[in-house]
This record gives sequence, structure tokens and C-alpha cells, in this order.
Amino acid sequence: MRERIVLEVSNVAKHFGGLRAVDDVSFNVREHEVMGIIGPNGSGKTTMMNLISGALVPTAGDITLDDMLISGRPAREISRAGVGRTFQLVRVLPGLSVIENVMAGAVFGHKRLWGREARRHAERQLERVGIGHAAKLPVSALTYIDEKRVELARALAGDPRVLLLDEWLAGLNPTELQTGIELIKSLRDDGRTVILVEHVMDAIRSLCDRCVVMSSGVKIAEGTPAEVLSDKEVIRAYLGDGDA
Ligand SMILES: Nc1ncnc2c1ncn2[C@@H]1O[C@H](COP(=O)(O)OP(=O)(O)OP(=O)(O)O)[C@@H](O)[C@H]1O
Repeated sequence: MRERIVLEVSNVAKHFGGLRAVDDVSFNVREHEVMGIIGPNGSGKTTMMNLISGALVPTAGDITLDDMLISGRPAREISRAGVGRTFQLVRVLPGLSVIENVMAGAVFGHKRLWGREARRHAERQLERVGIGHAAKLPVSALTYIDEKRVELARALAGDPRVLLLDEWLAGLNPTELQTGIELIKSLRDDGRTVILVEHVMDAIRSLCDRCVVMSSGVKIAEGTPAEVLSDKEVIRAYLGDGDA
């Protein structure tokens, strides 16, 4: 039996002046699925993530979460509706400790907790991503991978049904990459639905159930990683612009 649809992107566009960063894109994401959004540099992937999370408002089209229209709503409402995210350039609050950064996610996310309960919940998320030992450190003392883990823990603290990961695996060494892939798989096994933007092909092959491929703002393919990565138009898009 097919899993039900959690997120639906319908004919969505985002124009920046004359530039069509996202141009009439539609796709569905099923419950417990890892969906990859891939494509060459500048093809509109991050813009699509920003449209889903509410950081940007679409020029046209609708995005629904469980049949609730979320496009056009403020980002904090979309977060409370159950969409959590990490950013391409890690965004942690440098003046706060690791645990305080994660607690911020518990306060503002889908699951709203306060005080001691928020702290315990945040501690569990830090354990979940493998840095329980670092709770009291200032985030400024962390390595890059651990900052990424903090950001992931903060997103998880809101208990999102849909988790958006924007190049979360970028910049990791091969060992960290394997750990990161296993971590994302385990989040899916927890019942989360994951949408990720990724350039690392090994990660795409081993993680994604399906992929949407974008090129110049347009969806050019959709299917399993094996299907889309052998698609002639996809190969042309990656090889054609010289910067993929
Ligand atoms: N706020 C903005 N204002 C104007 N143009 C923008 C804005 N954000 C993105 N763009 C443009 O929209 C296009 C798509 O950008 P986007 O960042 O979504 O691509 P991407 O596929 O995520 O790229 P990369 O893989 O390099 O991160 C690019 O041409 C980019 O310059």
C-alpha cells in the first residue's frame, strides 16, 4: 500500500524580478519518505526549501501540509504546523550554549515546551544526534560537524513531521558522512518525513527514496535515484553548465 501524502507542492513559482528561480514546480512527498531535491548550482533548490519553510512566499502556486495550506503563512506558523529545518549555512546562536540553542527549537517548534521539560527534551535531542556530552559548552567551542548536529537537534526539538535538510551533509569527511547518512536514515525510521537538498551523490543514492531534479528553476525529472541519475536530460543538466 502506498504511504499517504504529507506535503504537496502544486504549480509553485518564485520570481526575483525577471528571474524565475522556481518555475511552475509540482511534486508530492509521502509519509516516512526521504525525498531529495537535486540539481546543478543555482537551479532553485534552496529557494524551494525556503518556500516550503515559509522563509519565502511563492509568486504563484500552493503548498499544503496534510491538506492545510501553508504557503503564504509566516515561517513560525509553518514551524508550529510541523515543518522543521536546517540551513545551508549553519545558523546557531553564538552567544548561547549548546543546550540553550536546542531549547530554542523546543520553545518555537511544533512541540512547545518550557523550562525544565524543554531542557530535558533538548538533552534527549542532543543524545539523539550524538553530542549529549557537549550540552553545556558554548556553541563557539564546537567543530563544524558538531555545529551542524546542534542545528539538527534544534530542528528535532520542535518534533517536526517534515524535516528539511539543506546540504546538511556538505563539508563532512568520509567517516562523518557515513555517520551523517546513518543518522538521517534513523530519523526516517523514527517516522519522520525528510526532504533534503544534497550534492553528495553517494548520500543521494543511499538515502533518498525518490528525487526531484531541478534545472534553471524547472523540474526536469522525478523518480528513484537510479532512475533520475540515468536520465539523459538530468545528465545533460549536470554536465552542461560546467559548475555542477
Ligand atoms: N533572494 C534572492 N534574490 C534574488 N535572486 C535570488 C535570491 N535567492 C536566490 N536567487 C537566485 O535564484 C536562483 C536559484 O538560487 P538557489 O539558491 O535556489 O539555487 P540552488 O539550486 O539552491 O543553488 P546551490 O546548489 O548553489 O545552493 C539563482 O540564480 C540565485 O541567484
